[in-house]
Amino acid sequence: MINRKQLNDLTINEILNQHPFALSFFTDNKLDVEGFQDSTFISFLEHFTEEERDEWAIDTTKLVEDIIIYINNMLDFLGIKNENTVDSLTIISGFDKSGQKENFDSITINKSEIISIVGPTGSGKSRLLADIEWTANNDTPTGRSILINGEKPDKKWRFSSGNKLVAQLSQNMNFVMDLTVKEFLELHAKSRMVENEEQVIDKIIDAANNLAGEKFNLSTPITSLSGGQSRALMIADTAILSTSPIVLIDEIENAGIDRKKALNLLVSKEKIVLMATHDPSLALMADKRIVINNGGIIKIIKTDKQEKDMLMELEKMDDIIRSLRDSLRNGKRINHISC
Ligand SMILES: Nc1ncnc2c1ncn2[C@@H]1O[C@H](COP(=O)(O)OP(=O)(O)OP(=O)(O)O)[C@@H](O)[C@H]1O
Repeated sequence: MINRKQLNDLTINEILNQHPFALSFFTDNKLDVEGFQDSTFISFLEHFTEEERDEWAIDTTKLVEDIIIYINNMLDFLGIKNENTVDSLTIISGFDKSGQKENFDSITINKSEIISIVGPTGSGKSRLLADIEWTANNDTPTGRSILINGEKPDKKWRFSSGNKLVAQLSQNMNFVMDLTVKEFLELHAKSRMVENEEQVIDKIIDAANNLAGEKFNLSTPITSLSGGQSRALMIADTAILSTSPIVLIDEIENAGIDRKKALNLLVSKEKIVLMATHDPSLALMADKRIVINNGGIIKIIKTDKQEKDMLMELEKMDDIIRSLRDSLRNGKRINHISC
C-alpha cells in the first residue's frame, strides 16, 4: 500500500515504474505529465496557474487523495502486496544507562544506506540492534521507539515468521538441527517459495565458500560446520534468500571470514544495513556511524571524503594482515611483510 508520505517522495517516473497502471489515472484525469517525469506528483499539480485550475476544475487536494486510493485499489485488485516496502527507518531517542536523555532527537535511515554502530565493549551496540529488531515502542530498557516509513510499525513485524522486517546476523550462530547443508537450504528456499530452488541453493553455497576459508559442500551436516563456515552460510543465505528489508549485523569480524566480501554481498540497493563493529575499515565503509557510549547514542558522524580516503589506506593494511593470517593458518613462518 502507498501512503501520502511515500507518494510525496516519488517522482512521476518512479510512480510509473513502480505502478505502471498509474498512467491511466493521468490519462483519465487529463493530466499531461509529459516534461514533469522528474517532479513529484504534488509539484506537478502545483505548476498549474490559478486560472488553469479554475478553467479545468483541477482540485489538487482531491487529486492527491484520489491517486493514492486509485493505486491502492489497483494493488489490491491485482493482488500485489507491497506493504513490506521499507523506505526508511527512524530511531527516536530514549535514555542512556544513567537515565539521561540521548544526545539526539531522531535519526532517519533511508533505503540503501549502510550505518555502522561503534562504541566501547558493553556500551549498548547490540541493544540498539535489538531495539530495531523488536521495533521498540518505548518498551525496552532504552525507552527508544522505532518508526517504519515514518509511522508506528505494524505489530505484524514482531510476530510474523515469514515476512520478517529484519534479517539478523548475530555473533553466535549455533545450529542444532540434524540436517545437511542441502536439506537446510532446501527448507529455507521452500519457505520463501523460490522457483529455481536448485540454482539458488548452488548460488548460496558458492557465495558461502567464497567467504569461508575451508570449503564445505552440500552433503556436509550443518552441525559439523566450523564457526566461520556456519557464519558464511548464514550470510550467503541471508543475502540471497532473505526478503527482509533491513539487515542487522552484529560484529562480522569475529567470524573468521572475509568481512569485506561479506558486507558487499549483504549490501543491496533495496535494503537498509546496520552493523555493530569494532573494525575501522568496516565502520568507514558505512555512510554514517552511530557512536554509542554508556547505553546512549552520543553522536552521528557522516563518513566524509577524508575518511573515505583513509579507508583506502586501511584496506591496504587489512590486505597485509590478511596475508599474514593466511601464512599463519598455512603453517608458514612470519618473517617478512609483503606489500
Ligand atoms: N540505554 C540503556 N539502558 C539500560 N540498559 C542498557 C542500555 N543500553 C544497553 N544496555 C544494557 O547494557 C548491556 C550491554 O549492552 P550491549 O550488549 O548492547 O553492548 P555492546 O556494545 O554490544 O557490547 P560488545 O561490544 O561487547 O558486544 C546489555 O545488558 C544491555 O541491555
